[in-house]
Amino acid sequence: MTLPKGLAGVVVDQTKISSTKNAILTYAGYRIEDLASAPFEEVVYLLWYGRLPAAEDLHTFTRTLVGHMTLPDETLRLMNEIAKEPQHPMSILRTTVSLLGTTNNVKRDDPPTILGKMLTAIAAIIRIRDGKPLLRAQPDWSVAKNFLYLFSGNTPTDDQAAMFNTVMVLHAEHEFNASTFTARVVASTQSDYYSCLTAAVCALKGPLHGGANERVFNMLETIRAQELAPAEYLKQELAAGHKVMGFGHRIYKNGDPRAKILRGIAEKLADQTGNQDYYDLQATLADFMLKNKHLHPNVDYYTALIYHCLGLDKATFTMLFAACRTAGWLAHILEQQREGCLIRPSSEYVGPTNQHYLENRRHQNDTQQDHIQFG
Ligand SMILES: CC(=O)SCCNC(=O)CCNC(=O)[C@H](O)C(C)(C)COP(=O)(O)OP(=O)(O)OC[C@H]1O[C@@H](n2cnc3c(N)ncnc32)[C@H](O)[C@@H]1OP(=O)(O)O
Ligand SMILES: O=C([O-])CC(=O)C(=O)O
Repeated sequence: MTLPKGLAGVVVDQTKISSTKNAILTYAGYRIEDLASAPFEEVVYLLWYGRLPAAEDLHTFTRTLVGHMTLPDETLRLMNEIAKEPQHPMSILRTTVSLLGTTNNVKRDDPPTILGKMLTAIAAIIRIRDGKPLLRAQPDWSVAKNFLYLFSGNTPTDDQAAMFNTVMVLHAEHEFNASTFTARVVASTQSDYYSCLTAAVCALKGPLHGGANERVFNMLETIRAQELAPAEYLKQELAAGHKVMGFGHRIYKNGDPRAKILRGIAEKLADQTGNQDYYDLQATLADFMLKNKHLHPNVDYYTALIYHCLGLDKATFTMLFAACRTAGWLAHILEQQREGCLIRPSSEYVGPTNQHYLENRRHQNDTQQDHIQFG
């Protein structure tokens, strides 16, 4: 029996949350291109409840989410210790999400509370690492504007808040990707929200998934710092059998619809912040990869430059992905809880059969004796 590698193309369950069918990304039936400028809160509501909120409900939901963008003092005290450790921010986040599940009342925290805490915790990790004071969410601002403010310390303009809102919407959800599927497996055992989210963060951290955005920026910095010719660099990487970070996708073989939108944002922000050289380099690399490998940029490619333009250290890029994706992870945990069925697939055993323990053990002992005597 030939099995699909890495479950590629295998439909493991049904979902009403999002679809990538025919390489068209929809959240609850709405195309991502249409949702890109919708408020993040409205998209979260759509993902969790399967419908758009009435204006009144959206207002209340937004105020609720923003109201939860705070952390208990005890959590912050412990986070201060954890975030000072010299380890990767995604490792700090992994420990922090686990901490959120121990210092708070795990059973009482509902999805809006958890999303608010996750955003606040991620902003706090960034600030603590930079040795900067923590800030308070502004009750009248949107979630995107608040989050941007909490980690950057700058009051975003309307234009900046709108661009960042789009980035959050585009990262919010992507059906059965590796981290979401991980969260669903944990949820299927009837474990708690924070355990599901901790596991999801662990899966997102890897360079083949969310961890690619940091590596994309590494590549850009290397090429510029060493004044390498972009085509030569890529030829060498490919000849060495290395994956070029930010390119390729399990589902989208002809381009990731999110990357197209993100490219425009990256270009605009690069222009506003004096990072045109990085944008030009990205465009050159993308042209080469398309012409020579038929590989398109994925969601992590232009995001790397966007986050750099926002003043972030590259090691924190994947945490921003985690912040936005918490919305989708929670939607899937809720759906999995409703489903109520344990995820436990089967495997095909391909190891040796009919082994005889006592005979083999005796044989091993004899061989060992021979070695001792003659070796
Ligand atoms: C949010 C996200 O998770 S988006 C993805 C983020 N990850 C990255 O950017 C890491 C770089 N990309 C990759 O490693 C891959 O494209 C993945 C893991 C995303 C998708 O992998 P798969 O669907 O398994 O594609 P697969 O690995 O089968 O690729 C098909 C062919 O394209 C090649 N290929 C795919 N992506 C790349 C890449 N980025 N660089 C070089 N070659 C690549 C593979 O080597 C393979 O070639 P082969 O047929 O000669 O062996
Ligand atoms: O779907 C995937 O495999 C990865 C991805 O793009 C995402 O999680 O946004």
